[in-house]
Amino acid sequence: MCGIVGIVSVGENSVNQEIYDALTILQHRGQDAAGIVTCDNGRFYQRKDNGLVKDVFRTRHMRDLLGTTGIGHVRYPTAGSSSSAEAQPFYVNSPYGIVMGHNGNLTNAHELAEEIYRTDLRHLNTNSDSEVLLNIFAHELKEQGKLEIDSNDVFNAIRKVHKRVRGGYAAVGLISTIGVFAFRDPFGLRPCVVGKRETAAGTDYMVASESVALDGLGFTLIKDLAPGEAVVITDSGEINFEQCAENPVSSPCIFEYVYFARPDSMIDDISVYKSRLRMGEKLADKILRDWPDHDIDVVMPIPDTSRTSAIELANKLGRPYREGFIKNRYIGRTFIMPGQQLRKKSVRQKLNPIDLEFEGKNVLLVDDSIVRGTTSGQIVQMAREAGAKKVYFVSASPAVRYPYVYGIDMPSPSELVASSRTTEEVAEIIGCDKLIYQDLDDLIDAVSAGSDNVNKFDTSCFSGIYATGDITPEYLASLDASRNDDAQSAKQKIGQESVGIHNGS
Ligand SMILES: O=P(O)(O)OC[C@H]1O[C@H](OP(=O)(O)OP(=O)(O)O)[C@H](O)[C@@H]1O
Ligand SMILES: NC(=O)CC[C@H](N)C(=O)O
Ligand SMILES: [Mg+2]
Repeated sequence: MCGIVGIVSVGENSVNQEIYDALTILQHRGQDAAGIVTCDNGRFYQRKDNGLVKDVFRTRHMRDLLGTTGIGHVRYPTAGSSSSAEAQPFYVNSPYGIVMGHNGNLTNAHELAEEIYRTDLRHLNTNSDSEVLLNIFAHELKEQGKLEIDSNDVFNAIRKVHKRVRGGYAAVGLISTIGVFAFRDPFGLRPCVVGKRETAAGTDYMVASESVALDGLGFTLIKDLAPGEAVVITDSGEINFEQCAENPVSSPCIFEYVYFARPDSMIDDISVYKSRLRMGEKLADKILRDWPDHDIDVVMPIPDTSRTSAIELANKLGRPYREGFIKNRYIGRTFIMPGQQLRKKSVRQKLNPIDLEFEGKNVLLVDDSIVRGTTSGQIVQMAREAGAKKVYFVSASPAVRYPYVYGIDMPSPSELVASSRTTEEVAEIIGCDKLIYQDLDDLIDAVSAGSDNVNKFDTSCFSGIYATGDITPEYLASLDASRNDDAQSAKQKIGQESVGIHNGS
C-alpha cells in the first residue's frame, strides 16, 4: 500500500523539502523504497532507492532536486520484486517526458505488458505493474497526436487508461510541459486527496494518498478524487478536475480504515479515527451480547494500530484500558516488511510486555486484524510468559480468509492463518483461550456510519467478493504462485531482480 504525493508551488520555493516531509508523513504506507522527482525548466531531477525516506535522501540528493513542481513515492511492493530498480517514480522520455508514482496493483499487468511490447512498441525494463501503468498512460497521451498538450489531452489519455487497465490504482504524475496530474481507479479502491494552500504568490496545490500529509504541510483539503476522477494542476497553478471513467462505482478498500491509513486521516470524508472507535464499540457490543458473563479483567491494545479501537472497547465494556505492551518506536510496521522471517523476528523486537499488567489477570488483547497470525501468535505467548491467567483475543476486523489483489501483499491463501480454518482452529494456532472476530456487517457499519454517501466497500479479503468483479480463480492461482513467500525468496536467491538503469548513489 504505497504512498503518493505531488506538489505544485506557484512561488519561488522549491518543493523538494516539502515532498520529503510529506513522504515521511506517509511512511506507514511503504517502508521498502522511496523516491522523489522534481521538474525545473522542463528538466527532471530524480532520487530513488530502497530504504526509508530518512535513509534514501542525503543532503546532496536534496540539493539536486530542483524545481517548484514534483512528485514522491514510498513503496511497499505488491508486484515485481523489491529491487531498487522498481523504486518509484518511474520515468519515460516519450511523449514530453513523464514520471509517475502508483499506489495499488494492476490485475491485468501481464496482458498489458505483452500489449505494450507488441502493439504499443514500448519497452519495459522491470516486472513492476507501475511501469506498465505509466507506459499505458504515455502511449495513450502520445495517441492524442499533439506537439503541445493541455489538461483535456491528459484527461483523454486517462479515459483510455481506465478502459485498458484493471485493478486498484491511485497515481500521481508529472509531465514536463504541463505540471502535476493524478487519477483514481473507477472503483476508488485506493485513496487520493487534493488540497490547497494560499500564499502571497498565489495558490499552491498538493495531491496525496492521505489527508494527514496535507495537514502536516499546511494545506487544506479541497476534496477526495472521486472514483474514476482525475486532476491536472499546471505549473502556473491552474487546476482542473474531470470524471474520466464511464461507469464509476464507489467501492473503497475497507482495509484502509482497518489498518493501512493513519487514524488522523480522512478518507472519502470518513474519519479513520472515528471508524476505529466505532469498530471498538461494535466489538464491545458483540462481547456483551454473546458472552455476557465474561471474566475479562483488563483490555490491552497491540500497538500501534489497534489502540483506537481498544480504547473504545474498554470504555464500553467498563474494564480498565492498559498499555501492557510497549512498542520500540524505532521499528516500523511488521506486516509490510518483506519476508516472513523478518516479520517474525521484528514482533519481539518491536513489542515488550510490562509484566505487572499481566500477572494473575484475564487479559483481553485487541488487534485490528489477524492476517498471517505472525503478531498474534507471539503476543499471546508473551502475555502468558508475563503471567496472564487467561489470554483472550479480539480482532477489530473479520477473519482474513482470501487473498488481496488491489495493492496489499497477501497473495497466498496458504499464508493466511484463517483461510479454511474455523475461529476455534485459529484460536488454537495462536494459542489464546478465546478468539472473537468482528462481524463483517458490523465492520461495514462502523466505517459507513461516517458518511451519507459511501456505504459500499471492497471487503474482498474478508468476503472473497472482489469489487471489480473480474478476478478469476486462474488469476488468484497465478498471483499465489508468483508472489508467495517461497517464490519471492527463490527469486532473490537466483538474482532474478532487475538491475536499475536509473540512478547513481
Ligand atoms: O497477523 P499478522 O500477519 O501479524 O498481521 C496483522 C498485524 O500486523 C499489523 O501490525 P504492524 O506491526 O504491521 O503495524 P502497527 O504497528 O501499525 O500495528 C496489524 O496491525 C496487526 O497487528
Ligand atoms: N503497495 C503498492 O501500492 C504497490 C504499488 C506497485 N504495485 C508496486 O509494487 O510497486
Ligand atoms: Mg499491529
